[in-house]
Amino acid sequence: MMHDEAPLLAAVEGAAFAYRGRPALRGLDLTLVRGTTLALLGPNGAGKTSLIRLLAGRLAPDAGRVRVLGGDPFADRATRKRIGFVPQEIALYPRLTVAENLDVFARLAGLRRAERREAVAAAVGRCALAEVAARLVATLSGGYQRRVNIAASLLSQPDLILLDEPTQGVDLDARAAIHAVLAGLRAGGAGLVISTHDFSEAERLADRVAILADGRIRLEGSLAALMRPLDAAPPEHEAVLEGALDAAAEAALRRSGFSPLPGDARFWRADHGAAGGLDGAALLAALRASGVPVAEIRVRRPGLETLYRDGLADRPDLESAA
Ligand SMILES: Nc1ncnc2c1ncn2[C@@H]1O[C@H](COP(=O)(O)OP(=O)(O)OP(=O)(O)O)[C@@H](O)[C@H]1O
Repeated sequence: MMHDEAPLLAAVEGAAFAYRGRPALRGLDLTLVRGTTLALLGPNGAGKTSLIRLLAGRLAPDAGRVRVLGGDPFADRATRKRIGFVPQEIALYPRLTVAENLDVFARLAGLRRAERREAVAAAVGRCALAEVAARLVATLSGGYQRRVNIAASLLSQPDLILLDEPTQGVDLDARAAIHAVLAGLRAGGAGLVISTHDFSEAERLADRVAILADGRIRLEGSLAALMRPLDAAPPEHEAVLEGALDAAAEAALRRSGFSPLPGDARFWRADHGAAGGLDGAALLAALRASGVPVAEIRVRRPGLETLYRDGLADRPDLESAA
């Protein structure tokens, strides 16, 4: 392989994968340039974890190919060493301290004693774990455990770090702390792939975004380019319903420019601009007067979530997966 297409960090070409005949990835193309962060979004079962496992070399594609820094992560140990993989579930030894855990992972990464000490100290520093380094993992909050899980992936100083839902189930403070760690890793020059269900997380961290559904990439691009058309768009109105709609109420909602969001019957969103000229309180009053059981009108800046909803809305067959 040509290493000297230098900035290319990872390439996925026509990758397909099925679990015992059930397709999870249906022919995916993706490239990642060094030093950039890619967010993977998509409903449950879209294939995010499977794609991350392919990039990590934990799975081999049934068709197509995966390259990281020119090597095959499934076949080459040396390539795998350049990849940090942070699984969705916490994979640590609860009865060992943070430092002991990291030492175990450094051993597994093949580091010698002197290198291990340095690598553990560096990982502790990058994940801001110094104050808990001597604590048993079992005694730490979920947010700290997630940071240790990340630190465990850093011991061989990977160029590519793959994180499967790194903030799942943590509170807002812990999420912010994890975001700071990830921003630091990016600033240090690593490429990051982060799967998430959290749109604001993707907007905050990512340079590029790929939206997956049903084993395919539905939308991919730089965050700036994807968001640009939304800059000029007026705020959106989202109606939150508190009861069932009869035909007359549904007609009134649609007349006001609202259409249903996929996946949850309580949420309706006004098409871009359609309700932008009205203020939320007036809209709420008007809808209620027409018999719509609306609890709340939210005014939102359109963002990635809008693109995501729009991207899936034209494929009702995908909504059941949302
Ligand atoms: N180990 C497995 N054995 C069999 N089928 C699997 C396995 N892992 C995933 N699948 C199936 O493959 C498809 C893709 O799953 P995957 O976990 O990659 O999606 P995901 O986007 O990561 O979902 P989530 O957001 O729920 O984590 C789904 O249909 C899932 O049920």
